Amino acid sequence: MLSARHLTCIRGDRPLFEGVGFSLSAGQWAHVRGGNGVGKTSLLRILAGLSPAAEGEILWGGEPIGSEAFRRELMYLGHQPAVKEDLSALENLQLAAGLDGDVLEVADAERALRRFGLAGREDLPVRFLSAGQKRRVLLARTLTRKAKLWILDEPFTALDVNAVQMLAGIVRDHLAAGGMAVLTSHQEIPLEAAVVVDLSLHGAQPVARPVAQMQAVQA
Ligand SMILES: Nc1ncnc2c1ncn2[C@@H]1O[C@H](COP(=O)(O)OP(=O)(O)OP(=O)(O)O)[C@@H](O)[C@H]1O
Repeated sequence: MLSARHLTCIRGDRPLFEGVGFSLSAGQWAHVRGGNGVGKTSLLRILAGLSPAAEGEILWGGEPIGSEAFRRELMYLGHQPAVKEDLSALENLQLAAGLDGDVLEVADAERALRRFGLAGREDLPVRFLSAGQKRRVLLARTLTRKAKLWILDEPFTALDVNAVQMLAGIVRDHLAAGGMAVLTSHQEIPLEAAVVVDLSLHGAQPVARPVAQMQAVQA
C-alpha cells in the first residue's frame, strides 16, 4: 500500500500545497489534478522520493520510502521524453533496463514496442520518430520494467486518440494484476480513478518572510 500523509511542498520561497494525503491499495490509481503550476510535478517527484517534502511522510508497505525495495518496485516517468536520440527504440529500452541492473531480451523489448504500436520502428534512431512515437518509446518501459507502482507525469501528452485508449488499457491491465498508479493529466483519462487529488484545493499560505526581505521584494 502507498500512503501519503500531510504533505507540504515549498519551492524556492513559495509554498505550493499543504495537507495533501491519500492512500492507494493494490489495483487502485490516483489522478493528481490542478491547473498549471499548482505543483503536480512537484508532488509526483516527492512521491517518487526524488525530492523531499517540507512536511509529511510517505509510506510504502508501512515503511518510509527511500529503501532499495521501494526503488525496485517504482516506475517513475517524468513529463519530458527522456530518451537518447541517437539510439533506437529498442536500444533505449535496453539501456534503461541496464541502468536498473537488468538485462532485457530483444524479444521482450520488441513485444513492448509492438504493444505501443511501434512495430517496424524498433531499430530507427529515436531522432527520426515523431513526438508521440518518442513518448510511446518512453512508455514502453512500463512493460519492460516489472514495477508495482507507476508514477507517470503527463503520460498522455502528445498521444493520439488511439494511443490514449491503448495506454489506458495498459494501465487497466496493470491495476488488474494488483499494481498501483499515480498519474497526472490535463485531459480526461478513460479510467475511473479510485482517488482524485485536486491540488487546487490544497493551496498553501504564503511563507512568512523577515520584514527586511519583504521590503527588498517590494522595492
Ligand atoms: N526547484 C524549484 N525552485 C523554485 N520553484 C520551483 C522549483 N520547482 C518547481 N518550482 C515552481 O513550482 C511551481 C509548480 O511547479 P510544478 O512543475 O510542480 O507544477 P505543475 O502543476 O506540474 O504544472 P504544469 O501543469 O504546468 O506542468 C511552478 O511555479 C514552478 O516554477
